[in-house]
Formats: sequence, C-alpha cells, structure tokens
Amino acid sequence: MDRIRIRGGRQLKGSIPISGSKNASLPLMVTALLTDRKLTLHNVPRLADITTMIQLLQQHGVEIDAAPGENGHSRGTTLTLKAGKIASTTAPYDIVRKMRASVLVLGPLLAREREARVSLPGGCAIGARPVDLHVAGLKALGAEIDIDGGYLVAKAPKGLKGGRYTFPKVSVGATENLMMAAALAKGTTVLANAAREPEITDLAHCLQAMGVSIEGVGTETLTIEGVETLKEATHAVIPDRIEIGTYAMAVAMTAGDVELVGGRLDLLEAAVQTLRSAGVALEPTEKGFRVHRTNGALQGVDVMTEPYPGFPTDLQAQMMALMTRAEGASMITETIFESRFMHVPELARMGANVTIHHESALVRGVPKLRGAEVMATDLRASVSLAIAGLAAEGETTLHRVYHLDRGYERLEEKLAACGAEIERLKG
Ligand SMILES: CC(=O)N[C@H]1[C@@H](OP(=O)(O)OP(=O)(O)OC[C@H]2O[C@@H](n3ccc(=O)[nH]c3=O)[C@H](O)[C@@H]2O)O[C@H](CO)[C@@H](O)[C@@H]1O
Ligand SMILES: C=C(OP(=O)(O)O)C(=O)O
Repeated sequence: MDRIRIRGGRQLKGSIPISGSKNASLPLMVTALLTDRKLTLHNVPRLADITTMIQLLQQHGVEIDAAPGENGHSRGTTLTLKAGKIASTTAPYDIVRKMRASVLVLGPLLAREREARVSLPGGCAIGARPVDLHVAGLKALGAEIDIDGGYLVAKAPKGLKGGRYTFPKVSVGATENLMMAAALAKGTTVLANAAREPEITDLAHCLQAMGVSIEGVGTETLTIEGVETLKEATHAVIPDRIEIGTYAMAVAMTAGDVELVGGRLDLLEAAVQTLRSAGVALEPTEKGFRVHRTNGALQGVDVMTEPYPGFPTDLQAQMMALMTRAEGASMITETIFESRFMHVPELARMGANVTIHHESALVRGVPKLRGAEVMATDLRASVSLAIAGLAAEGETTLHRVYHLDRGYERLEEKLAACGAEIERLKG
C-alpha cells in the first residue's frame, strides 16, 4: 500500500490548479443511464472514485471513452458516455462497497428499465449512512422496493409517475437520485427540502441541457417535468469546492502565499467567511484567487457543519487541522455525520490538543506539531493529516493513502510544485 511522506516546515508559494469536482462528476456520469444519446462531460478529475464509477457504468452497458481535456479544460479528462442499451440492472456489492455514490444508479435504472437491483452500501468510517430517504422518495414516485440478500430490489412495472416528496432531512445523494428518476417519470415531480449544494445545481444544469425542465434550481424546492426521451448534451463539471477549501487551508497552515487557479470563492462562502475570521486573506484574481495570512498568527474560530450554504462537513477535518495551530480555542461541531472525528486521535499523535464532547470538538491551539506515523481513516481525514504534516516539525508518514486517492488529483505534485517536501512511497 502506498504511503505519503512529508517533511514539514516549508511555506507553500506559487500556484495550484483546481480540478473538476468529484462529487459533481459522479452523479453527472450516472445521468448517462437515462438515455441512449451521447453525453459529453468536460473537466472530470482523474480519481479512483471516477474509475470505480466508470467500472460500474460499463457493467450496466454504458460505452465510455476518456480523452485528455480540450482547451479550457486542459488538465481534466473529457468523458463521452453512451448507454445505447442497458446490459444489466444490477449494481453488484463488489463495486458498491468501494463507493457509496454507486447507489445513485437506483433512480435512473428504475426510471428507464422499470427495475433495478442495487447492493445496499452499508456504513462507513464517518457514520451509518442509511439510504432510507432514497427509497422513500422513489416510493413516492410509484416504485416498489424490498430488501433481499443485501440488495435493494426495486420495480416500477408501469413506469415511474411524478409525485411530491418532502425530504424529512436534507440529503445530497437522495436529492440527486430523485432528480434523475423524475427526469423520466411521467408528469411533474416536486421535491421539497431538497439539498442546495453546488453539485445539485450542476446536475440540474446538465439535466436541463439534456432537455428536462427544472424550476427552482438553487432553492430548496425543485419542480421537475418528466420527459419521454433525453437529448444529446455536453456539460463542463464545476471546480471542486472541497479541493479549493482544502488547499486554501493548507496554504494558511504554512503561512504561505498561493494562487488557486480556477478556484471560485462563490462556491464556498461559509468557509471563506470562517477563514477570513481566522486571519486568512482570500482575494479574487483574474484566474481564481490568492490565499495568504492577513498578518501573523491564525485566530481560533468556531465552526458548525451544516447543509449548503453552511460550512461543509467535507472541510471539517481540514479546518480542525488548521485550528490546531491557531491562537486560542476553536469549537468545531459536526452535525451531518455521527462519527466524523476519526482524525482526532491521529492529530493528537502529532501533538494537537483536541477534546471531543459529543458532536463538538474543542481544539486548543498549540505552539507546534511534531511529525509522526499516522493512519488515514477516510478521505477528508487523510488530507487533514497531510495539512498537519506540512506544518509539523520533522517527518510525517501517512498510511492508507488509498483514501486520499479517492478525492485528490495529483496531491503530491500540486503541493511539491509550491515547495512542499512531499513524496509518495510506493508499495
Ligand atoms: C459523493 C458525494 O457527493 N458525497 C457527499 C454527499 O454524501 P451523501 O449524499 O451520502 O450525504 P447525504 O447528504 O445524503 O447525508 C446527509 C445526512 O443524511 C443522512 N441520510 C442520508 C440519506 C438517507 O437516505 N438517509 C439518511 O439518514 C446521512 O447519514 C447523513 O447523516 O453529501 C455529504 C454531505 O454534504 C458529503 O459529505 C459527501 O461528500
Ligand atoms: C464523504 C465523501 O465522499 P463519499 O460520500 O463518497 O463517502 C467525501 O467526498 O468527503
């Protein structure tokens, strides 16, 4: 298994290109299941999760070509996807267990083929993560769904019908599943208390380009008019707001000065506000924005994760790493996932002072961190340890890098280009 070794203490200086969004790309790729027409996606990042989604879609019968990005999308990949025929309506355990977003095929398969068998994803390090809202929403569109042998077995013998569904809790994945299903359902679907994340808006824009009428994009009520067939379309994936926030925090951690090229402040306003209160300057430039410290030390700030437009849970671990070196204390409250503090004991191994009380962690800034051997438990936990390693005295070795490879494209390369001493140890 690969490891990453970091020698801390270098200030990051230069520029970092921002990749396309992982969490936008995954549902966008799944929309290809809705139609036999070609879908072209620009700016798709090269990541393990994208490879897993390609494997899943290929076994459903989607033909996929990947090519280096064209002008304006020079770093990412351009994917063309065409689902002439659906070869299988089963999403097998072996693929779903690798990536929970696999469950997004449930709605589209059901809408197009009137049946689907999708492995239940099970829990993961950050929480139990049930899929009850995906199921309840699809039932509201007329699906019959049972659980058999660890699989969701879904049928809609007469096809899905538009309906109204109010999410009892905001769910990104369930909103995406329902939006895609509603695109081919007969009549109008109203989704209330829907998620408003930029990835949802990106999915809505792509579905609109495919000929689906969607009202209320960017709000908590989406009204979707189902169509019989979708059109060929081309769509460019939005920049990855979590990658943007992660690098902004890494730069702040090292008191560096970096331009995030392709970075968009409007995608993460809550995190931008929090960083500014902590003493980090984020200034728009022609190509993105510049990050540096306003003057001197970081200040402790309180953070609570919330659905968009609140502070994203996917930046909580990175923000905690940053706060370990701030002056004063910071209270970090995680409201989305019940066990997303797995990075705390690892940060403590590097000298961080963090105490957990139920869903909150009290971080008291320390004058220095020391490098250590640390273990990644999930994607964002792993990058938080890398951020801590960049500012720690001595050497940090990060184990279980496969978590990091799910969501960060060329991380070592991007950081090394800004002066970090970082290398991947193979095998
Ligand atoms: C691939 C992808 O885009 N992943 C993101 C997506 O995950 P994902 O779509 O899985 O997250 P959700 O928004 O669905 O989850 C939010 C909360 O709702 C709960 N829940 C969800 C569905 C359900 O049927 N029942 C239920 O109880 C979850 O356990 C969690 O506590 O949004 C999360 C919240 O912003 C992010 O952290 C993930 O990075
Ligand atoms: C939690 C994440 O991804 P997933 O939902 O695929 O586990 C993430 O991107 O931080």
